[in-house]
Amino acid sequence: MTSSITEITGFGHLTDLPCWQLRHAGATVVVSSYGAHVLHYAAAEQQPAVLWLSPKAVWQNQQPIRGGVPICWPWFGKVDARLIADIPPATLATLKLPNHGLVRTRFWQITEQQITADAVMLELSISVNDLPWTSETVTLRYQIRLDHQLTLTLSCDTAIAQQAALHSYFTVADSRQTQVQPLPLEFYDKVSDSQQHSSSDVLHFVGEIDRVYPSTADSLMLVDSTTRVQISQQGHDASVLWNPAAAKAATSADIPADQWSDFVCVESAKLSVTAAPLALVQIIQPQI
Ligand SMILES: O=P(O)(O)OC[C@H]1O[C@H](O)[C@H](O)[C@@H](O)[C@@H]1O
Repeated sequence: MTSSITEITGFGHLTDLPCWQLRHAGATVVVSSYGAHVLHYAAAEQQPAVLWLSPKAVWQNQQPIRGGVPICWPWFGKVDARLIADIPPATLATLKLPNHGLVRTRFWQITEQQITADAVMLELSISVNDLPWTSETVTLRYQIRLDHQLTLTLSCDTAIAQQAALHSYFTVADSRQTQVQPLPLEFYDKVSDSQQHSSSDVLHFVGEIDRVYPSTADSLMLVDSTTRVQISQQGHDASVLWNPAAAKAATSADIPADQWSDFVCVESAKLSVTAAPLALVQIIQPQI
């Protein structure tokens, strides 16, 4: 079984993107040093891509890449008011605080690589010295381990207020026929901006779905007509489930009008803001 870690230039239509390719026992992962963004995962030779990458994804001009596994840190979505409560409004007005934080549009460094008989592992790191609520320089590490599954571990040893999410886009035959389970019955619905209750622990992606489920199980199953993927998680306190459906997708330049149903996002998130180190894990295991 050949295992390798190789520096490559470009992946798919992103021909000038600096990337690393990991191979192990027929499985392949491609990660960009821009955003430490996992772009591709196939679990074996001839197997389809587990992760969806938009054919309209771009990365120039500090654009976040649409698809794969974006890293959201140190906030999720719009910056959480609790994180910036102590910052004077005049200072805030001068800051650029993009959706999903700072690191999905910055370059990361390779800090470790390992090839063993059982797995390959690449670690990327980034140091950030412009967090609005601390003067500390904070280092974030991301380990990508490929064996019979893909294990993504995002960690920060500094005890600061921080949110994070591994915002994975999964390829499906049709999001409208896709379900994820088991999920808590209570959730926050971002579409209607309200708490909601469901009578079922199964989510069907019918219509626009943008939901934050607190305290989700350590293992979720994504099922559609062609795919079964086990998504395990650790260090999370929530999962975010997202598909924009047609109308919302039409407002995104990087989601083709006829491809919004080709993916669903199952995001492992840590959304509390008490000062603490971070260790957030998502394990992706397609059931071949
Ligand atoms: O367009 P982006 O900044 O990548 O965000 C894409 C989506 O991410 C998450 O799933 C959020 O819950 C959604 O509200 C958001 O629309």
